[in-house]
Amino acid sequence: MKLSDIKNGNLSAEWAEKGYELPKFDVEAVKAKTHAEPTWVHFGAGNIFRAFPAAILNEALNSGKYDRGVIVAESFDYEIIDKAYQPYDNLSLLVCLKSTGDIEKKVIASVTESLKADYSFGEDWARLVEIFQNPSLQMISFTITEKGYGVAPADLERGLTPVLAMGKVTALLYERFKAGKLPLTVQSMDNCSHNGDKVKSAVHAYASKWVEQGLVPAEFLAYVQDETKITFPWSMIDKITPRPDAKVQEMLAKDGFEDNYTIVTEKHTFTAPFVNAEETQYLCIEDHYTNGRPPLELGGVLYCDRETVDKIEKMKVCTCLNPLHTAMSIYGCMLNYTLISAEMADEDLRSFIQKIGYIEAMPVVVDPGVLNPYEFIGAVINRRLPNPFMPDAPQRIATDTSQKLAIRFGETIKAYQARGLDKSNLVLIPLVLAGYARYLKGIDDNGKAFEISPDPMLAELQAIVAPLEVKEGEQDFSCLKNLYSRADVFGVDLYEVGLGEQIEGMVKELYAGNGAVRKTLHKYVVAR
Ligand SMILES: NC(=O)c1ccc[n+]([C@@H]2O[C@H](COP(=O)([O-])OP(=O)(O)OC[C@H]3O[C@@H](n4cnc5c(N)ncnc54)[C@H](O)[C@@H]3O)[C@@H](O)[C@H]2O)c1
Ligand SMILES: O=P(O)(O)OC[C@@H](O)[C@@H](O)[C@H](O)[C@H](O)CO
Repeated sequence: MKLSDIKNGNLSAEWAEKGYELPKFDVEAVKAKTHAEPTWVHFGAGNIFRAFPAAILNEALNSGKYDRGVIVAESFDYEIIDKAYQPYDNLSLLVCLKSTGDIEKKVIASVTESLKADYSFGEDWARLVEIFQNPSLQMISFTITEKGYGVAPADLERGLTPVLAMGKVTALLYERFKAGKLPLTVQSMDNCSHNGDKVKSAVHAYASKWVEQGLVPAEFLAYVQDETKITFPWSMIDKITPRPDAKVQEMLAKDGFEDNYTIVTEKHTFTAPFVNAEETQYLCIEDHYTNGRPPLELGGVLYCDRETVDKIEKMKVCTCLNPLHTAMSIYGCMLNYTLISAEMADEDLRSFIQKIGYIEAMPVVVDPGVLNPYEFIGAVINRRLPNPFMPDAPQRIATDTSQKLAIRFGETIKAYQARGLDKSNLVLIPLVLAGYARYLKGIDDNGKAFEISPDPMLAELQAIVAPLEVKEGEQDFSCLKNLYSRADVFGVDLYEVGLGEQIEGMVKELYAGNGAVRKTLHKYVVAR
C-alpha cells in the first residue's frame, strides 16, 4: 500500500481490510477545481496542519457538500515540501491514537498543491501571486509557530523582497491590492494569545514601512487596515499532535503501508508522509470573513464571536492545557522523561500540573460558556495527557519555550495583578519559572548534559545563566536579575509584580547539586 495508489487508481482490497479510510470524493476533480478557483491557502506545512485543518477540510469534502481543497505554502522550511509533500502527491495519512487504544487511519487528500513561498522559487512564487490575484480566494491561514509572526527591523529594510513569513504575506497582499483591492481574511491558527492581532500588527508594520519608504501607495496601508476588505480573526486551536513517531511508523510498516518514513529536516522539523495525533480536537474561530469562507463547520469547526474565542483561548492556552504542558516539559526534560504519558505516572509531576491548573490558574479563568473549563481541564489531566498510545514528548513541547512563557504564565500573573488577588497563592507557577533558569543550563538532575530543544532566544538566555553552576554551597545568583526582569520573556517584570525574589530563592534550591530538581519539586508540590 502506497499513497500513490490513490492517484493511480491502484487500490487493493488490503486498504479496507487493514482499516484505512480512503477519500470519498473525486480527488482529481477537487484538484482541478481548486487550481482554477482557489479559496484557501495555508502557510505552514507542519504536522498540525495535516492532522487538523487539512483533515477537517477532508471531512467537508467527504460530505459531498463542498468541492475545493487547500493549497499549502511553506515560507520557512522548504525541505518539508520536497520530502513530505511532493513525493506523495500532497497526500498524507492521519493516524489517530485514541485513549482506548483504538487506532483510526485516514488518507487525507484535501491538499491539492504544495508551494514554496519565496521569490527564489520563481515558479512557485508566480503561482502564489496568481492565486492572490484571484477573486475566488477567501482565506489564508497559518500554523507557523509563534516566532513565525516576528517582524525584524532588518527585514523591514529589505523592501518588497522580505525573507520573513509576515513580509512575504504582506507582499502577496500587495498583489491582491493591485488586482483590484480584493477582499480576503487572514486567519492565524497558532497557539498565541489574540493570534489574529499578531498577524495584523505584523502586516500593518510591513505595509506602513513600505508606504514610508515610497515603495507602495498609501492606499495599500488603508486597504490592509480596512475591515471591509481584510480581516484578522482570532482563533483557538487544540489537538495534541506529536512528531511522527517510530512506533507508529513500525505499526504502519507491519500493515504493509510503504510510505512510513520519518524525516528530520536541516531546520529541525520532524515530518513524514504520515502524521499521528490524538482524537480530541477543537477549532474555534471568530466568524469575521470578508469574502466568504470554506464551510469548515462541516468538519467540526465552531464559529463564534471574538469575545467567546478570547475566553476559550485564555482557558486553553493560559490555563487548562498549555501551561501544564510547559510546566511538565521543563521539569520532564531535566528528569530525563521522553514521554508525556510516562510523566503522568510520576506522582510529583502529575500533582504539580494538577495543582498549577486547579489551585493557581483556575481562579482567573473566565468560563467561555460553550466549553466548560472544569470539564476541559479534567479531560486534559485524566484522559488526554496520560493517553499511553500518544507518543508526545516533553522535548517537542519545550521547543521555543522563551516564546511561550509570557502567554502560558504571564497572563495569569497579570490577571492576579489586575484583579488585586493575593499573589501568595502563586507558588508552583513561580516554581515553573524558576525551573526555566535551571533548564537553560542544559544539565539534567543527575548532572549529565542534555540536548535543549531549539529556541530562537536560547544563546541569549543561556548567556545570562552562564555564571551559575549546579553545585552545593555558596554562589552568586545576581545574574538572575537579568533574566526575571525580562517582560519580553515572561510577560511582566517579575520583580515589579513582587515574584522575583521568591523565584530567585527557588532557583537557588534547584541549582543545589545533583538531585536538587527532584527534591525541590517534591518539596513544593507536597506542601501545596
Ligand atoms: N502540534 C500541536 O500539538 C499543535 C496543537 C495546536 C496548535 N499548534 C500550533 O501549530 C504550530 C506548529 O505546530 P506543528 O505541530 O505543525 O509543528 P511542526 O514543527 O510540525 O511545523 C512547524 C511549521 O512552522 C513553520 N515555521 C517554523 N518556524 C517558522 C518561522 N520562523 N517562520 C515561518 N514558518 C515557520 C515550519 O516551517 C513548519 O511549517 C505550533 O507552534 C502551535 O502554535 C500545534
Ligand atoms: O505547539 P507549541 O509549540 O505552541 O506548543 C507545544 C504544545 O503545548 C502544543 O503543541 C499542544 O500540544 C497543543 O497546543 C494542544 O492543542
